[in-house]
Amino acid sequence: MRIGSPKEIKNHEYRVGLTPESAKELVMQGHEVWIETQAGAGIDANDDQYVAAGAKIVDGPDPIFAECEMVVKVKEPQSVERKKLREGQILYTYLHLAPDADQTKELLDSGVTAIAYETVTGPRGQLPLLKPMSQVAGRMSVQAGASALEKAHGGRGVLLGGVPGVMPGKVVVIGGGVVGFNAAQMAVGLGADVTILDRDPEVLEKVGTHFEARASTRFSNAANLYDAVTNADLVIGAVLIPGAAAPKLVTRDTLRDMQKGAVLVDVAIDQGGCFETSKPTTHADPTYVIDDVVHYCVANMPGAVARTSTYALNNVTLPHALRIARMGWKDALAADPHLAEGLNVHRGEVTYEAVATELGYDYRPTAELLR
Ligand SMILES: NC(=O)C1=CN([C@@H]2O[C@H](COP(=O)(O)OP(=O)(O)OC[C@H]3O[C@@H](n4cnc5c(N)ncnc54)[C@H](O)[C@@H]3O)[C@@H](O)[C@H]2O)C=CC1
Ligand SMILES: CC(=O)C(=O)O
Ligand SMILES: [Mg+2]
Repeated sequence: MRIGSPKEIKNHEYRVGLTPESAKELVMQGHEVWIETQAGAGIDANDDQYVAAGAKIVDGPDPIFAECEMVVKVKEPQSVERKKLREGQILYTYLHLAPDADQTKELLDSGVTAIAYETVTGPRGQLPLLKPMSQVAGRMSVQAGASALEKAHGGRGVLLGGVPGVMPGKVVVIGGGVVGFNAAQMAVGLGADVTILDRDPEVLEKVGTHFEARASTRFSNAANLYDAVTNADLVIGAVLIPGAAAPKLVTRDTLRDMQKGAVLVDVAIDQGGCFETSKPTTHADPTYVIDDVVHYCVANMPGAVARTSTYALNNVTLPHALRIARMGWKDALAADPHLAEGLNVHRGEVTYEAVATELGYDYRPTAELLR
């Protein structure tokens, strides 16, 4: 199969779909790999490294979109990229379609077969292709929040760890999954006063057992959320209902009752965000203020630490890429029901139920396509 990776074009996105090492694995299995010139610049992988791996360097994204059977990316295709996608082509990348009606429509119009990293499952129901980026974003969320809490950045002027004789900052993490767990680890490490809310008793048990007295757990209901959020210095939004738009757990009314200069880091923004007042921001301009509350809502947080993130991502995406390249998408999905969960759009039909429900499309089960 001919597989290509263009240079990512989302704001301050420095990751790349295929590392030189991944390109080499594909080439060693007899595939052709095309890489846009400078695609690896953000991770310090130059064109010569890709050539040494057996890949071909092409000028600009057009040859890749025009001639590759599978396009391997990181972020959802941007508008100019979507216009280049073709019927019969495989797109393998993060998509986050539920909160993105425009992208969904254009993917449907293109006829592409789109496999979303974030809905591929693992044997115990987890999301292994989302996990490494959630680890990164969870850890970053505390750094981002700590910085936003500084007065010069609009925050309350609170040092999360406090100092001897002065109380630490209060960090509230909504959602104790991968993002939430990693955020809590960082916040606990800094010495903050940490509370994690989730509605899944097993998650609360796991998190509680791990952190013991170093963090508190609370069941996520409206009353507990209100109490925790309105007393917090930093709130981290880390909920997920796979493939679906994030539930709006912190309303505009609650926001008004928060402390002046408190900070919200809405990591769940890629699924639309879990605060009513969240809207996506970029690394170039990451924060805005509503009701004296600083909002940080960057939808591609891991792009800022592109080297760590690209290698972590390739570790989990490459095995499926190799299988799709070897078997073709249909046989690869038929052989692996977890990979089949990744199919979101195929030849003009929505094949992921939560996306169809959210955006009002007919749902075409993937199993019907694989018969
Ligand atoms: N902004 C960015 O750059 C990035 C964003 N993300 C996003 O972060 C979000 C979280 O991802 P993961 O931690 O991997 O998901 P996860 O599935 O590991 O954890 C989500 C948790 O939310 C909990 N939850 C669901 N509804 C809840 C509610 N009403 N109240 C409290 N908890 C609730 C679930 O029980 C689960 O424990 C996703 O939207 C993901 O796409 C991930 C990486 C980067
Ligand atoms: C998961 C995601 O949205 C990201 O890594 O950018
Ligand atoms: Mg206020």
